[in-house]
Amino acid sequence: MANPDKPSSAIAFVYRGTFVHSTQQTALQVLEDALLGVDTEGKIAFIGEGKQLEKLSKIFGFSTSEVTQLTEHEFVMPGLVDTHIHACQYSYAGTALDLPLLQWLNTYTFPVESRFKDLEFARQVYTRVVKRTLTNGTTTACYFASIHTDASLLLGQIANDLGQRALVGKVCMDRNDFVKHYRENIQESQDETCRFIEEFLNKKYPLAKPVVTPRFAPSCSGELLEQLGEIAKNNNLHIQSHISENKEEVQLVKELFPESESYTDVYHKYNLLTDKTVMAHGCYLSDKELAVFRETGASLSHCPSSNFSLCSGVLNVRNVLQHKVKLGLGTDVAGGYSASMLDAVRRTMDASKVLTIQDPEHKALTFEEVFRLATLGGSQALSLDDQTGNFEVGKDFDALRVNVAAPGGPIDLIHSEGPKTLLEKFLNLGDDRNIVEVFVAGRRVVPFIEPTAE
Ligand SMILES: O=c1[nH]c(=O)c2nc[nH]c2[nH]1
Ligand SMILES: [Zn+2]
Repeated sequence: MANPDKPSSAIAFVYRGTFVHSTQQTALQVLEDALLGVDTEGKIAFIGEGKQLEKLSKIFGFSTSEVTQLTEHEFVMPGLVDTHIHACQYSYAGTALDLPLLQWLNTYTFPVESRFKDLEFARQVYTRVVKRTLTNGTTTACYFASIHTDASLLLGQIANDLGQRALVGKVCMDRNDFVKHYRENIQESQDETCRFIEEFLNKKYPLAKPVVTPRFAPSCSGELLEQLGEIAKNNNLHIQSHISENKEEVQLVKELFPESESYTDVYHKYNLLTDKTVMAHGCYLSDKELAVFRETGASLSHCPSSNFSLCSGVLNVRNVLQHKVKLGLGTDVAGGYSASMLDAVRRTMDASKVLTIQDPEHKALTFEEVFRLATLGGSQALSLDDQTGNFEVGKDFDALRVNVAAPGGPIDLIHSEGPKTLLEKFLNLGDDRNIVEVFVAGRRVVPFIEPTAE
């Protein structure tokens, strides 16, 4: 796996030990006693076998004494990709889980999101959510902010400053009959989206990008959806929204958009389904709608914690994958109560097992498959898999150094375990205490770069 070509950048650091990651062909590939070198651009320069140390050190010009050796219970894995998280809802995460979606939005979500007009409040919450997700191993996050442009720009700046790879959306919504002070008119929504994109792109952040973000069809007029489709196309941008999360919502979309054949058709008609689109949920999509996702290259973000908490539904991930639709996992804070992608992994396993309980013919997802969805699958869902998602030479080094036996951590290792079992234990039992270091594009971002850890 070593790149035999002459390296173009110097080596910044090299790790030796166990690496686990996914490829298109294999849900879990374990590389024992491997060597992985990262160059000064933050890219993976080589992956080779430990026994090739001398040779690799000559080719890539690093000193063998500078190699960091992982310990027996440690491994390095790709960073976790959260394909759907509402940064402003982090302020009430862990509460307000007693209503179904539409009532939940009107009662809890919109009143809280309206507070993000206050930049100081936004700064506090956004700093905390970026730090919390980073310490829990989220190297890439696809964020919804609120309707407020300046606060949404601030989220991009905070993610950039703390070193997280981020897609950030200023929420667009010109329909809201319940919390009238939390909506825009169509002109504002368009103008502010354009300002958001322009100011965001002018910052030239290396790892943060703006996303066109219609909240969901019920809170947008057809005219606004059409404008947003145009804006995304003209600027070649990512798009994110919600689809088919709950039955009442699906019925509402039928009533609001009677001319459309399906919920998917609403977005498709307004050019909002592209290979840079990620739609959260999709619990009630028909096979015909999944075929449209496949054709357009749009992806789904599976958010099982939120689907359980708001009693929305259970997505059949196996069926989505059989339709060859790209799929990643999302925490969907605060419909999902946990900002940790490890929770999304566990709830994904649970949701799959619920389907098997209901139908023994259903083949439950394996932990290896769910591991792939949380890493490579997420990067594919966000169309970032040319840069991140696994340990291919040339990709950015986005990675977690995991110590399954971290002192004071949540895991008791009774037996001597192989790497596959160590990964399984970490996914099922681990938490941030096991995540010793986090790297994004080769830069160590956890422990935090600046001394302001709260
Ligand atoms: O889980 C969800 N969270 C939200 O904030 C939201 N808005 C529309 N649809 C939504 N679903
Ligand atoms: Zn959501």
